[in-house]
Amino acid sequence: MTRPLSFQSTGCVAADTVPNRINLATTNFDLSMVYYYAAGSIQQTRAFEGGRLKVEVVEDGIFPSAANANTTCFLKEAFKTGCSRNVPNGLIGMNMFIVWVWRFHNLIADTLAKLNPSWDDETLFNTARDINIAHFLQIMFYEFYTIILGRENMIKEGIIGCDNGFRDPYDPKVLPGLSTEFGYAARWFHITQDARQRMYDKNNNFIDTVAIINYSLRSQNLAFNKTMEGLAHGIHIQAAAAFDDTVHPDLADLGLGGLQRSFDILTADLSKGRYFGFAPYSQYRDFCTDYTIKHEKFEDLNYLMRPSKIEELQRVYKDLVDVELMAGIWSENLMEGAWVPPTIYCIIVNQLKRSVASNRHWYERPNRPHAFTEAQFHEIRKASLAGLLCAVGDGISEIQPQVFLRIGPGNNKMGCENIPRLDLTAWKDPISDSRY
Ligand code: HEM
Repeated sequence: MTRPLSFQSTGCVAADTVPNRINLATTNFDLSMVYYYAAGSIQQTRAFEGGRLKVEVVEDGIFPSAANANTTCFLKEAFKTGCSRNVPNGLIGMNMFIVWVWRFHNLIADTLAKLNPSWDDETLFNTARDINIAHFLQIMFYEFYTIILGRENMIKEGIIGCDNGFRDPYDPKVLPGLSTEFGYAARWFHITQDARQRMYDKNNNFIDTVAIINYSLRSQNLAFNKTMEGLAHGIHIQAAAAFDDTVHPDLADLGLGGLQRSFDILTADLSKGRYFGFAPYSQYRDFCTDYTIKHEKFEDLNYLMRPSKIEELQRVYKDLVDVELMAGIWSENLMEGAWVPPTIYCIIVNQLKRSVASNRHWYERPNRPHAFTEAQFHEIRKASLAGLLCAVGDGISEIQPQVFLRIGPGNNKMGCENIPRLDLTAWKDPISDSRY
């Protein structure tokens, strides 16, 4: 079993206390996998020219530069070279997203440089970064999470606004922080992962089906043989696996294809809960119902799961108080109006509310330092994954407007010229023109 870095493992706190995790990503959702988290580290990935990030061109594709040991390890095989600096090298989906966001930064910086010739590298870099982060947050909160958690639910919880205007959710009394449960609970999505990924060329011709686990921790593979293009087309055509209680055998038997003889990710998902010392599942249920429902006996779960699931839990655990968090979540029905079980909903919502309220620089605030103007904010609201893929995706010239949903009536593919995109002229500085 892998062991996450904790205050105990680094010797800061006595080893016999409950592991308290150290999270290397920043507390806010600020693309720290691109802009990095440690003070000064971003300098190694900046080109210091035109506000750009360093890139490398491989077979006509643009990728985060691996020019030397001080940049990224993106095009270096982490396991063979031991390169572990600035590693945007994890699961395939994350690796691809990082490439797109990296490219998008440079696209924004180049456009801003044309609009504002007198802006220096520093201004271009910071403005491009601010736009890129806001664009990402708009996709994450208004496009992705609205599907997962339900748009109405998110409005009700105060996580998103109900119109396109500015809003100010900042509350200085809310402390920033990521709950260990938030990082943990997202493991539930392992059951939604189809481990066979189809690849298509840019004309939608089927190329191949690949075992997706073979691409984990191997970001360099994306750069060759048009892999990125094949996958970019595959992922917006192919559906996720069913959101049920089964998992693809590759995840349960192989885990990290080829890097270990075998690995059962789902067992790790369960046992990490023990390692972190999480409270019993029933206590999370008490918390999630605002202590209005008591969960003391197995029958108290009747409103959450099918009788057969309760029986399964009873076969393994003597008392309800013994049931572990992930085992309980796996057994729950999906919540009405959302695509997650109620306890996952509760943990994610709890985190998102905190993240939004504790962030003084939250992109929707009209009064944050260096806030967007109304015209600029209007452009940010146009952000979508479809727009991002049309801008920087590999060989993508047509796509469905809602990429997180399957192609079908109301969401058919259309030319990229019909997908709304950010118009960066809203960032044209009236005092910066080509005469200076
Ligand atoms: C083929 C696809 C995937 C593979 C091969 C994979 C593999 C893994 C592995 C090996 C771990 C570490 C397990 C451990 O040592 O305890 C892990 C953790 C995790 N995975 Fe996945 N995963 C996949 C898809 C996903 C998806 C789709 C999501 C969510 C959308 C996800 C979310 C997580 C989370 C949140 C963790 C815990 C991370 C942490 O504690 O730092 N994974 N995954």
